[in-house]
Amino acid sequence: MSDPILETLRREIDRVDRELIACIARRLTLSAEIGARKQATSESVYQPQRAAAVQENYVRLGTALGLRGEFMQDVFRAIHAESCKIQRDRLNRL
Ligand SMILES: O=C(O)C(=O)C[C@]1(C(=O)O)C=C[C@@H](O)C=C1
Repeated sequence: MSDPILETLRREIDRVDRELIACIARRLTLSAEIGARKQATSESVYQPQRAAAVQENYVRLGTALGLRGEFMQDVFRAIHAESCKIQRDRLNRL
């Protein structure tokens, strides 16, 4: 027998996931644009200071909402790795 409350919660999760994925895609599009700027100015893809500052933001904003700092670091690492890959792939296509 299906549980209507469970079904409602799952639909809500699917809706939130769509938003989350759209936000990730938007962020990676911005990263590709940054990659193009770096290419024009011969800057490195990996920017340790900026990456550390962004990671701190993830942990600060996440923990303020009750999320674990370690989880936020994992999320940042995954997104940052893809962001750097997109910028490097672009360079390698040239
Ligand atoms: O700010 C930049 O320079 C970016 O390219 C963005 C970004 C990120 O995705 O957060 C990616 C690579 C850098 O190491 C730092 C940050």
